[in-house]
Amino acid sequence: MLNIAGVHKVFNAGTVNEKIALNNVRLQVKSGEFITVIGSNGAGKSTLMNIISGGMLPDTGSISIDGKDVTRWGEHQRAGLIGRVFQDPMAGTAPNMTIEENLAIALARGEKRKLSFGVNNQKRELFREQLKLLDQGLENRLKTKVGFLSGGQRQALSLLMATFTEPKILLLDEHTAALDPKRAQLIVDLTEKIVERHKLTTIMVTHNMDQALNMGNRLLMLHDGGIILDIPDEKKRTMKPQDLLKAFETARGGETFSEDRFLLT
Ligand SMILES: Nc1ncnc2c1ncn2[C@@H]1O[C@H](COP(=O)(O)OP(=O)(O)OP(=O)(O)O)[C@@H](O)[C@H]1O
Repeated sequence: MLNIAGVHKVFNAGTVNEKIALNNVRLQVKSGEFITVIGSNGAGKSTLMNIISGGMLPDTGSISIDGKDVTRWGEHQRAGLIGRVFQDPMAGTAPNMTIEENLAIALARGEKRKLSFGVNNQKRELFREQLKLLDQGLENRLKTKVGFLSGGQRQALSLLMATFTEPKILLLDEHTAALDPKRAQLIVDLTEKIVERHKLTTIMVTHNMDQALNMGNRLLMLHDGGIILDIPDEKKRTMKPQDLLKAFETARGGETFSEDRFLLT
């Protein structure tokens, strides 16, 4: 359903700061797959997410979704196809607007004629019903400004907003990294519930090896702009973080994965 074919992205081409962020990346994602993505700093994870979302265009290569070539579509054109949650809980929601106003915007996303930002009782009922799934009591706080919510509550709301219209692809960009362990776990549980409920095709970047191994049904490791490991569900289930580090070393011909953020998780 998602096909990334030979995608190449270079920053500062032709200068001393030239950096190949994605090097001829090929990836086919089947409908309903839930892929976790790990990789060292600067491996190209965010660039890959940006290229899928349309926030960045590749230099060469193509992206297609359900057989439709979207390579040159901008982010707003892909908005109806893609939902995204960022690391920063502030990024996915509008703090000065109420919960119901935020949800109304999410509901209208991807519509060609965005005339339906208003909130009526019918929508309120839908919002309450959806918010109940988050188990945060937000269904009773529709008129609360989002800026007053905790980071975890905002991330839960972002997740709901990103999946409200059942996007073709859900992108999760280290969406639990800024939360304390308890709130992070809440978002992990919620993510699994929402993805399972809508059978969403999902790509989740994480720095947490346990999350990468325990969530989803396929694991990719990026390094130096390329996919160096593509681990299927059956194998992933048997692996521990140490096995993943070993697999990295083998793929890199003995190079060790020496990143503190990983070793601490
Ligand atoms: N706008 C940009 N201009 C120049 N270089 C960039 C730009 N964006 C990314 N890069 C470089 O491209 C490479 C890949 O960056 P990217 O942000 O995709 O890595 P990442 O895997 O997400 O890393 P991290 O885990 O540290 O967020 C890095 O070397 C980065 O410095």
